[in-house]
Amino acid sequence: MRYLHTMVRVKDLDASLDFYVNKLGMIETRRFERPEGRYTLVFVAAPETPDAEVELTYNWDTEDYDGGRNFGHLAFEVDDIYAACQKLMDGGVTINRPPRDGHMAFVRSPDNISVELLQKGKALAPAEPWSSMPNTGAW
Ligand SMILES: C[C@@H](O)C(=O)SC[C@H](NC(=O)CC[C@H](N)C(=O)O)C(=O)NCC(=O)O
Ligand code: NI
Repeated sequence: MRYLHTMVRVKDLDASLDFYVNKLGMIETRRFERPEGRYTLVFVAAPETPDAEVELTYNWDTEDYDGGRNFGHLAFEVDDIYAACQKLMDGGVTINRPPRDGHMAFVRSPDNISVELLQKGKALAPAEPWSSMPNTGAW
C-alpha cells in the first residue's frame, strides 16, 4: 500500500496556491477541471516528495467549510525552520507556534488548515509546549 494524498477543500484557489506554492514552496503536480461537477482539483507536493500530494479541491459554488475538529495538520520537514518561518512571515503568514526550540512550528493556510513545520534532523518526538520556553526574543 502507498500513501497518495490528503484532500482539503479550499474557498479561494488562487489564495491557496499562493500559500502552498509561493510561500510554502510546494509545486503544482496535476490539475483537473470538472465543469460537469463544477469543481477544480489541483494537486501540490513538496519537491522532495512528489508522490505525497495535497489535493486542493475547489468547488466553484460558494460553500462554507467548518473546521472539522477531527482533522489535525499537514506536516513538512524543512531544512531550516527559522528561514522557512521567516519566508512565510515575509509573505504575511502568521506563525501560530513559533520555532523557539528550533524544532517545530505551526502556521495556518488561508482556509485555516494547520501546517506543521519540522526541522530536518530533529527528533520527531513531540516538542515541549513552546509557551513554557524562555522567549529569547528570536521569535
Ligand atoms: C481525484 C481523486 O483523488 C479524488 O479525490 S476525486 C473525489 C471526488 N471529489 C469531488 O467530487 C470534488 C468535488 C466535491 N464537491 C467535493 O467537494 O468533494 C469525491 O468523491 N469527493 C467526495 C469526498 O468526500 O471526497
Ligand atoms: Ni482524492
